[in-house]
Amino acid sequence: MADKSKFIEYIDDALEKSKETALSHLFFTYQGIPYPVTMCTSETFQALDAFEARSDDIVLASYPKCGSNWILHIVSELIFAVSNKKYTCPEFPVLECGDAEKYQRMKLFPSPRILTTHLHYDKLPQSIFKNKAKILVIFRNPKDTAVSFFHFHNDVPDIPSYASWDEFFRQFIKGQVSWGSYFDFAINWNKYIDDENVKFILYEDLKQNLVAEIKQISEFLGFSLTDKQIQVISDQSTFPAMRENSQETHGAIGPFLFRKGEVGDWKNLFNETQNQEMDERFKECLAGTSLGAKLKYESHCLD
Ligand SMILES: Nc1ncnc2c1ncn2[C@@H]1O[C@H](COP(=O)(O)OS(=O)(=O)O)[C@@H](OP(=O)(O)O)[C@H]1O
Repeated sequence: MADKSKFIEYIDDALEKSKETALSHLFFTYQGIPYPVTMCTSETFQALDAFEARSDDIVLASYPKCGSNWILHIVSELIFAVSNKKYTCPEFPVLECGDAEKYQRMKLFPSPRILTTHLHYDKLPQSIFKNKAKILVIFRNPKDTAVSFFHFHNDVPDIPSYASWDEFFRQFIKGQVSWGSYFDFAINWNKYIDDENVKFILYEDLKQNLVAEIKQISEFLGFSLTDKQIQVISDQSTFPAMRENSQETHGAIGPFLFRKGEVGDWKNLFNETQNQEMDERFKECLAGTSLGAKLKYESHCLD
């Protein structure tokens, strides 16, 4: 993770606020999307509109729990490999989280800046597109995403828990969870899958062939690395390696954030009705789309 102390400081603060926040008071809606009051404010969203992106910013866009901390680590290591300078970001890395003054402070940060975000495409500041920043979009199959999201809520002691998996599943399907609907997020981003400055990455592909995927990310970002350098980054980016360092990199939340790191964990929670409901929703929203094909739903989400 970029700047450890800032990340840990911010998370500790959010957890402290979470302790006093019941689930029924966790969300506020901004422009139709629910966000956690412990991490987002409408003042920050308003300030974000005027955020000035740079052409060499690297945007990491993902729905929650699709692997943003994984990609952030990989891209930080790629920058280190090409520049010999450790990538540091003296702010919490999620663009839309933090105080409204953070964008003023970010003007002083050296390039390249990594901007992680869970925002839907149409909620991003326009300067990202105008200035042609490169965007990596990370996706994960919806069943494992939902399961990871549920565990995060219910395993981290200070984060409001759901009464049950069934209750969380109902809210997830309705899009009544932090950052809104997975499917709306996916439908929106799918429209831009072929854009020149956009590259989609799949969690499951990273799991299957980390070296090849890191190589592709590196090429997309215009970096030139040797096979040995790519191999070193891959070795440092495996789930066991990242989980082992998670307390140091992410503080108390580390072991919850790096929970299991597997494809197919949904099989432990989904019942038959939930499987049917998710399969139906996938069909309605993504079947026949480029992203739908890329997600390999049949391989990853059907028994
Ligand atoms: N290196 C590596 N390999 C495999 N899987 C990994 C890795 N790093 C993070 N993860 C898994 O990604 C899930 C967390 O996603 P995010 O980082 O996007 O979470 S968050 O939205 O920022 O809170 C979470 O998934 P689950 O384990 O299924 O809960 C993490 O374990």
